[in-house]
Amino acid sequence: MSDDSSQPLISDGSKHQQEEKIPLRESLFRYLGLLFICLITFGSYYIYDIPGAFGANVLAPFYHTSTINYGILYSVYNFPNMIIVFFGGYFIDTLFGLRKGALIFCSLVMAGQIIFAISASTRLFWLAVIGRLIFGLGGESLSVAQSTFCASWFQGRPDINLAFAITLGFSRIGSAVNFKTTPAIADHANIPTAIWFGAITCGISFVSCIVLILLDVYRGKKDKKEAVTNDPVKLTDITKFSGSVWLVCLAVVLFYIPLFVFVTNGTDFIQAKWPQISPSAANTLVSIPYYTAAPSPVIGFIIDKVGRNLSWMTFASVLMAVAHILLTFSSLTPYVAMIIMGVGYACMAASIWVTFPVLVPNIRLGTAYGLAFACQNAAVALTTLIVDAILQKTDNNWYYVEGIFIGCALLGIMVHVILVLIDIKEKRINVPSADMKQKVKEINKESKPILDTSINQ
Ligand SMILES: NCCCC[C@H](N)C(=O)NCC(=O)O
Repeated sequence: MSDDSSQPLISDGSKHQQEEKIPLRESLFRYLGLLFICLITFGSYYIYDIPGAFGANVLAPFYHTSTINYGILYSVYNFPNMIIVFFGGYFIDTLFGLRKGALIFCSLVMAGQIIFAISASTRLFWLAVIGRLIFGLGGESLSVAQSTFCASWFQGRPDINLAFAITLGFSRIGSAVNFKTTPAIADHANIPTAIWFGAITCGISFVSCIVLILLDVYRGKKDKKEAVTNDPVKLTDITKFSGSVWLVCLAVVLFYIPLFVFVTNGTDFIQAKWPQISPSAANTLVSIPYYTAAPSPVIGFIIDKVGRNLSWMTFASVLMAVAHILLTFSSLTPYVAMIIMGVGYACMAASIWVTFPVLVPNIRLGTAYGLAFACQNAAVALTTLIVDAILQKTDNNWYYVEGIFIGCALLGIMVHVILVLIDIKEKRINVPSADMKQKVKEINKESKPILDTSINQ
């Protein structure tokens, strides 16, 4: 990617880099692009937890099926994504290119939700499963495309952390809003209408994707300096990823298990431990981390100024461990633990995804994000199964399940400590932001010939 024109640093290789002033028009253009980068996943984040917003006790009888079958609506999303999302990233880097890839994934998300909505209108559960499966074929890969767009548009700029944090904060608003609007629409109208509303949010994302592609064509022309040839990306490239990339993937897994798996099952846990809390308040409680992701841009802005992403990631895993320890062993109101978890999520979301452009060259970004999301989906899917099995076998003894979450969070802290030790030598992801940006430039120079994203679309 040759978007050096947007690089604000004068690269003299020394510590005393100065920041160039970025023209206002240039920034406005980047933030216009960011608005559409945010919007392309709004629909997919909104619809992901539509089954969760109803709950098994409402949706299973609606489809005349059992509450165990209800879980299939999630597993058909996560299980295939152990593999598919990795290939999604790989195809972005090779076959489709970023723009075509984003459009294909966005279409799959919308088609999946339309089929899910038709299934609600006809009350056919097998059709709902097919709809969720098709959504899964595009949903995660679309997030890979979004991260790659964000990295392409903001690479080398001093506000890249902010951009990533805005993207995630915005998407998570979609998740949180769903928990409120879906039951409300179902109450005022009916269940199919609430699911069709999800299809409308996907339509908005689809139109936004088309606008983003047009803007990206313009950006490609604007940023391009010279046509450069690219060495083809091979699947075996992942073997060339450094140890730090694999450790960051492990950190993703260990952080997102106690987040995603807890949020999916947390309502039952809250009600088991605090029976006085109503089902709707328990629903609100578990979605607190998604609400607190909204201010993550503020944290992203601060990280842009101070850098040291790894320290923020470590802090986030500590908060995750503290939150689960409080939920398990204290009788303190669960609001405290859920807010701590939310602050941890906001810090992690604003810091971890930005480390990839420093660790892998642009030509392999899609593959790297695909790898991280594939590991995350595999871990979430497997842990969900394990959690369900433990709860069934132990007659809902949440201590065992919480043991898994606390264990993951503590292991996550250890992984971060190892990363910190490695980074003392490598000085890549725990350094001031100006130094990180310098490293991004270096890694892309080293990996020549460099792919210009504007060519491979
Ligand atoms: N199903 C919701 C989309 C998840 C996308 C991706 N796997 C992810 O985890 N992104 C980061 C995040 O914090 O949502």
